[in-house]
Amino acid sequence: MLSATKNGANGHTNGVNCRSKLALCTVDEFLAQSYDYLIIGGGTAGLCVAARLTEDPNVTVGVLEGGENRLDDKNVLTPSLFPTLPGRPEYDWIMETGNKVYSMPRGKMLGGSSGINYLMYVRGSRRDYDSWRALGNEGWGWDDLVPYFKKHQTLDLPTDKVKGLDPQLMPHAAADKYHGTNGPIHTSFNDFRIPMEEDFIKACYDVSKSKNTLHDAWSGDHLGFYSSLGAVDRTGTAGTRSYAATGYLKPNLSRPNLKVLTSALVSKVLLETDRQGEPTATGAEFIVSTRAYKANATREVILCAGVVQTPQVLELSGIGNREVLSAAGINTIVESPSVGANFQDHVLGGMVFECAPEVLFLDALQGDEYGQKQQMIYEKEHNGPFASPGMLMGFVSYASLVSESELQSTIAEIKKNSFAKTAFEKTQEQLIIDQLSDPTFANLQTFLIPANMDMTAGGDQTRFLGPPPKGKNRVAPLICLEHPLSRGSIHIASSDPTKPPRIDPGYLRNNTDAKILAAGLKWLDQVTRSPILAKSLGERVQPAPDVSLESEEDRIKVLSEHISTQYHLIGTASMGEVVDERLKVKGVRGLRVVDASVFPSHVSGNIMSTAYAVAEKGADLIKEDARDY
Ligand SMILES: Cc1cc2nc3c(=O)[nH]c(=O)nc-3n(C[C@H](O)[C@H](O)[C@H](O)COP(=O)(O)OP(=O)(O)OC[C@H]3O[C@@H](n4cnc5c(N)ncnc54)[C@H](O)[C@@H]3O)c2cc1C
Repeated sequence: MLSATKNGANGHTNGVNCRSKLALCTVDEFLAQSYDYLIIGGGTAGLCVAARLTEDPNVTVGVLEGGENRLDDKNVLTPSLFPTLPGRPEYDWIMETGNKVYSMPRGKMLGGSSGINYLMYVRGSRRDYDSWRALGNEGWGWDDLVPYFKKHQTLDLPTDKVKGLDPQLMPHAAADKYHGTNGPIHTSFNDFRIPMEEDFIKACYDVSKSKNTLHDAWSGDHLGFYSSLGAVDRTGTAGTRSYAATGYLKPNLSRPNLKVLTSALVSKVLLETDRQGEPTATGAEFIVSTRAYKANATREVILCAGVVQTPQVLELSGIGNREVLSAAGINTIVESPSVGANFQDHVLGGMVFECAPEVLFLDALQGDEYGQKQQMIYEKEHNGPFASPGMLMGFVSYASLVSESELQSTIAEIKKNSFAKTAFEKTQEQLIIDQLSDPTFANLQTFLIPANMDMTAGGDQTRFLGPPPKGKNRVAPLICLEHPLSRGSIHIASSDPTKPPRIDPGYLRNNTDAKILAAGLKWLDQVTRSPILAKSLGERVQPAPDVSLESEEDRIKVLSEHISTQYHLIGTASMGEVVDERLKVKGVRGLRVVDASVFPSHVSGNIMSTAYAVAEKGADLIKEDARDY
């Protein structure tokens, strides 16, 4: 059923109960040895780095993870149970923004956010990563990253149940060139599809007046509409979520050179001054229950705590903006003004519709008879709706939605109201202008989520992803802004490591972002009115049917009340600003950041695959630099 399995009833154990597995250990076992590398955060990136470094049996790695081990948890493993995870304290740190409240779910377990996410496996456009290089980060363009996209992936080819469907729905024609065959993360196409998906795609192409020319949506070009790959294993433990803990940790639990401690909250990186007078990371301080401990690293400390907590740990350690640190009562050891700045997220807006009664959606899994039947199929055959979370998506360019004069006026507005002050920000802004001008560039992402969403409840994920009223089926067509001009920030407000940092998402702070997203909403409104969808879509529920979407002003007003995070936070320890292109924290020896906080600018689409690619490349950089020790 779509309701969450009760915690504890599913075989979940934390590390302390897992002594039989060598790597998962108690505090005493963790402290009994020293480490070459200490990894803070056993999430998406952290477990990848741990697995790659411990390939060398002579290298020792300790991982400190604030959440628990949920490797056997059915709520995590069953793909379509993803809506039951965000907003619940067993799985989510439940972070919130301060001003207007939006929740900011972050995975709190081994595997981090890859354990609670919607499983969509997407890569950005070639130009997204080439922008990273253009920002001064040599070695981080699309061609540089392709080997790392392939390295983490296993493409499970379509099963018999999927074969025969229109291949243009699943555009993976360049499988040999762009997909991996033996990486730790399995990716596959859904083996169950709702009938409306193909109609939605047709309606999208129809309204866009474009043809489907998609070749392979993971080849650096994903302009168009398709059913995406998901991080669902179809060949190993079939029908289950493939995430950092199953892919990078589970097969390596018996490595004697790896130790993993769960429920360990890192409060700071330990810094000492070396002989040259430079601050050097020597270990980390962490809390288990209420007791504080210290662990040492002889080579490096690698910070992988994610976009919210990586800047928090840096600031708690005295690395950051002097004003922020002093307001929180922290001594500045390394002045690094960009820590916690440059926060970006994909802003998600959209609509919710009732569905025609004969159309079956994820919500129907909650209906007693249908849900029970599907659950039996899932348990027996490991496929069907429970193994097929919504994957229908696509990308449109802004330039294709507006006239040439509107495009020029948008560009003029960006220049006139520019927020960019530093050289880094000015380059970012120019790159966004170039991207907006390109009619083949993916500026806006659309989804058809086959479930109810409360678009007004962005502050409470349990309501945002809550079930529909009894007896109703609902569907949510969404539109997301991919390259925001607005910037937010994440900073500590207290020296207490157990207090969450202050998140200012800055959503739509720059009015031009609202204008671009409103153009996307206009297009989406036209799609939902397409005659092709008339047989599937019932009444619009959000915004209310009588709310006008006619003018740009109307649409911006609706968006101001119906937006949320797309969970794609990036940038709070940006490459080029806080870390260099080898991911080393500037001004500190022996400290790197390897997670989504190093992305210097946003990429189109969902970002888990990019987090894995960054981690794979980060691990190679660490291995290369190990020759110096
Ligand atoms: C609800 C949700 C849905 C999403 N859906 C998708 C999707 O469908 N497709 C997609 O591509 N992307 C999706 N994403 C985004 C993607 O999952 C994340 O961007 C990515 O997993 C981030 O990886 P990371 O390594 O940077 O951080 P994380 O995976 O979050 O890892 C950080 C780890 O550090 C630990 N930690 C934090 N602070 C401390 C501390 N002080 N001490 C010790 N440990 C600490 C955390 O518990 C966590 O395990 C989604 C994200 C969320 C939250």
